[in-house]
Amino acid sequence: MTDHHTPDRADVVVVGAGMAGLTCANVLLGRGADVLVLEARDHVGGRTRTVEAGGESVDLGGQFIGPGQDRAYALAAELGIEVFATYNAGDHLMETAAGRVRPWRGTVPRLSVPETLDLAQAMARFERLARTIDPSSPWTGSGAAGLDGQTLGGWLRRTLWTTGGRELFTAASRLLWACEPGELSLLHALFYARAAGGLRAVMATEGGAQQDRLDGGAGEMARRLAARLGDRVRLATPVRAITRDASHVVVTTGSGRSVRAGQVVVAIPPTLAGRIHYDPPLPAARDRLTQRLPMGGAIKCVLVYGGPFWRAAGFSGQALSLRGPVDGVADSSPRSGGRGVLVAVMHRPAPQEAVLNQLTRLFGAEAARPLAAVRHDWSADPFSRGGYAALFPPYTWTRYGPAVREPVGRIHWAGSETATRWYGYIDGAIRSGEAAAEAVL
Ligand SMILES: Cc1cc2nc3c(=O)[nH]c(=O)nc-3n(C[C@H](O)[C@H](O)[C@H](O)COP(=O)(O)OP(=O)(O)OC[C@H]3O[C@@H](n4cnc5c(N)ncnc54)[C@H](O)[C@@H]3O)c2cc1C
Repeated sequence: MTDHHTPDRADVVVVGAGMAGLTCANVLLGRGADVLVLEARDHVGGRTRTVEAGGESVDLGGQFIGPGQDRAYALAAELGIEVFATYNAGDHLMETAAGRVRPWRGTVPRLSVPETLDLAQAMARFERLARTIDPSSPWTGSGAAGLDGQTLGGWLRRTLWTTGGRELFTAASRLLWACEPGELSLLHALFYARAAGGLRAVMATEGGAQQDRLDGGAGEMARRLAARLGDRVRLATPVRAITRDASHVVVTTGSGRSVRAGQVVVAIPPTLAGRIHYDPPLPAARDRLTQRLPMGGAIKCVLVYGGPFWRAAGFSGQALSLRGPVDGVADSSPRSGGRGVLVAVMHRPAPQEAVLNQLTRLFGAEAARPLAAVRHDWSADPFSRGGYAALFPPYTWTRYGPAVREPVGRIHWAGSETATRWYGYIDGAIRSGEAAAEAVL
């Protein structure tokens, strides 16, 4: 249902029908609250988005879940969505900066002995530092200021002494955060890994964050959650302004309609939350925080083929590239077999021809001829403005960290960026929605 029918009162208004907002609204509904979800787009799911291409359901946004993401698995089970393993057999491929393609297996590509040792010592140091971070308050801790005053890129330059080791860590960083490592605070990178249980947990397929997929696509979770809420979800209803006083909030939509509520949960990326007009204005710390949180630059290209031809050639479909433009590739074929689907991710725009050329370098000539191709540049999407998630540059966690979750009067913040476990993931979004509902009740 759209803005036209929006009621003018609710106990709680939830801004945004992504996984965080929908989870929050469902918990509130279950506890008897009169809840209303206002969603800017004409569909639910936010950064999870399943569309049809070449006769298959394909994910343009979040899609993988893995061990430790207990809330995502629990929600999938509750909603009757089956989980299946990401295809992980055969050789993965690594493309060097010079364009040479090498096979590898496991979590980390094979390098020369000095490069392998170098990478191992850097990863061990990273993991050690990450263990010093408290994911519920990364700004605390004696070393936090020093870690937050440098970029991940600077740390990589100082910590790795081989070109190969440094290039590989850099390529993995681009794939993990959809940005250059120089754009990120080291503290943020450490926090991110810590909130997920470690660097290996975020990098790995088997035993890591890419282990499993959701049958029918990740968008199915949002669709089923929204179905439970019925007409309590209003689509095509962007929130433009939030006014508050001691007893209530008034949430105003793009068409000028107003909803009066006891509380509001803003479940959208922080940079977009900063574009809403607040009266009275938000505290300085909250505004300075939202001024500083750009989103990653994720662009996803999904290629649908007659079948997963790479499997027969002994390849897993997974690739990491030091050359680009595609940073990483994964097999995203449907559980049912039949079609083969590759998903390619990059952090900077590149023409489709360059993407197909790269896939051809990796997997051979058949890769140049998909039956269907779709791509989504999340930065060009006005209701995400990037992905996978917000990136904390230096001096942001330690100066403004508490403002990421601290409510402002009757305004509460939710969304994957407020999660203390699995920040930036579907699971983190679900956890944040649950936490916001508890705070409101
Ligand atoms: C390309 C890509 C790949 C990813 N891969 C994975 C993965 O494999 N596994 C994983 O766990 N995570 C992945 N993620 C991250 C994951 O998808 C997100 O962390 C999660 O979906 C965020 O959910 P959310 O509810 O916090 O925010 P969002 O999904 O961003 O939801 C916010 C909602 O608010 C709406 N909105 C925005 N502004 C307004 C407004 N003013 N008024 C009303 N509504 C508004 C938006 O339209 C949106 O629906 C990926 C993300 C991307 C982009």
